[in-house]
Amino acid sequence: MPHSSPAETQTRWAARSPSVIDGALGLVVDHLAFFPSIPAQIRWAATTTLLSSLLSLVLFSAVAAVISGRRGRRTAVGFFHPYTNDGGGGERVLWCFVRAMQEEKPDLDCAVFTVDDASPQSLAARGPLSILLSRCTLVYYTIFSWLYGSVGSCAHLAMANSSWTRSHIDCLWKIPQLTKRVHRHPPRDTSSLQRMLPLGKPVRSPVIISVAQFRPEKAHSPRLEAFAHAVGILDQDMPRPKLQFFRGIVEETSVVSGAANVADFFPALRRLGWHGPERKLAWLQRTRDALIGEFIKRHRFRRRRSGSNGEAAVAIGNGDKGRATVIDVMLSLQESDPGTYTDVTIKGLIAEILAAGIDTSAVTMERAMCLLLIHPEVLHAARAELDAKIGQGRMAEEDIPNLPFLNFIINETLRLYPAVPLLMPHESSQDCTVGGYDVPHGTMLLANAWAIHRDPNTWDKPQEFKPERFQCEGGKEEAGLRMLPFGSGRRKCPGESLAMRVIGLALVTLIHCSSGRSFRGRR
Ligand code: HEM
Repeated sequence: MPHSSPAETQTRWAARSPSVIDGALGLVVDHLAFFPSIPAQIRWAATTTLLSSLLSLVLFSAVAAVISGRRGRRTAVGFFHPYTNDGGGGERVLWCFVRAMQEEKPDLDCAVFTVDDASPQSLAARGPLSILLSRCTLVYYTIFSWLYGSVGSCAHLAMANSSWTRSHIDCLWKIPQLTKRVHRHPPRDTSSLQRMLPLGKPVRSPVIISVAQFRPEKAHSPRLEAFAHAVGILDQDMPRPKLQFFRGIVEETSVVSGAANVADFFPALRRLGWHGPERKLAWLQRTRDALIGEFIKRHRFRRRRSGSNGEAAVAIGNGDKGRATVIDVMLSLQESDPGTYTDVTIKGLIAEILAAGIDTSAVTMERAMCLLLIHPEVLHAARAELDAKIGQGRMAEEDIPNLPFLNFIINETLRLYPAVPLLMPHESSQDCTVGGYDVPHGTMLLANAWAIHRDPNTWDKPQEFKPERFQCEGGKEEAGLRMLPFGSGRRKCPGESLAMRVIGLALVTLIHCSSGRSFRGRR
């Protein structure tokens, strides 16, 4: 066999195949060509064998690495749960489940995919303490679902706003023929539902437990529409069913926010999962926000439908021309200044008015009326003032400031029964000394308005109801810090003048209507 020179071999290889592998083979063969004693075919075979062995080795190592990597890899399970902060049943089931899986299969990685601001630490802290507790929770849920199903199965009508809700109602309540689906988004069609309402038939004592699913923050509009329709078709002489909803939230909020939180005294309890009233408060706040959001949506929808804008739109209340609601006013301000009056701001303002203004004003009216009824001479004097300054059959808001005695009555009521007896908790911003007591920075401070208003050192006969004392003392302003039913300083109640007007208006109406009968000595 003739020996070929390196140059010849190179040319032959290059002519045969221009690929990279061929090029590499050609290079090796070129080097082997320096051993002219070895025949070219043997050199070629040896080279091919060597390179293919090397290639197989590389491939084998790669496959082995992938297989061993897969073997060593931990299995992961993902949970898709959009909101983990809701604190509702769904979230609790999720935590129980995650915890139970971690206990049973420690090698399993659990990943929770959520869109809220939860961190891995906060998520981990929310799980139940142990597998035992998880099981207890599951038992609790089993019993709860059974009870929930038994109560639900008695419903005359159930309505669901999603297929998910419908299927869970079907599964637990087992009344598919009585379960109706309504659309979640406007325009909602509740007509089929309204035709179905069994309350149209004479029922002796209609009781509406709920016409929505048991989480009240959801789907208020259809619920309220259905309720309004139900009430509308009842006979006049039937007892009126009540849907106590917002009022319930306000009341519950004031009870829960006033309750002591054990975790404030034993912070370690937080680490053990104890959050006391915080979760309840968060839930109440979300419920309230959802309801106010719904009010805003409805007002906006009405305004758009009536085609009003700007100033004119203010005059559109609940269909009442000339009577704008606070939300109407705010929505019209939003049109002119959207940056300031965002939906969140409007919601916050409405929530403040409702939460801070309802109970305080209502309780003061109630007490003022009670005091008037057990002090007929004061009621008589109040009526004489009204007759002299306003007369019967007329009452305008502007008249309130011109009724000094009426304002004395309200002030004296607030003195004896301040609606917020300990004001709101404040915190000292620096070390200070008050009345000889050292108050360190960061101390929670409660001002006892009740005790201040009844201090015998500063008030004459403090336990007695004497509205005229404010006349002698030059009104509430002159009483200074002896009289602080609305607090003092820059965190003073901003609703004071509104409250005085609203309470005044209500009292004037009640005094006008009262028969003048004395309730003295009766409880
Ligand atoms: C008789 C009726 C009312 C009474 C006795 C009352 C009393 C109070 C008191 C004692 C405070 C705490 C002040 C402080 O921290 O020193 C307060 C705060 C507040 N009140 Fe009133 N209030 C009444 C009506 C209203 C009304 C009708 C509104 C709203 C329309 C309202 C809105 C507020 C708000 C928003 C705060 C919080 C102020 C802040 O923290 O800066 N209040 N109120």
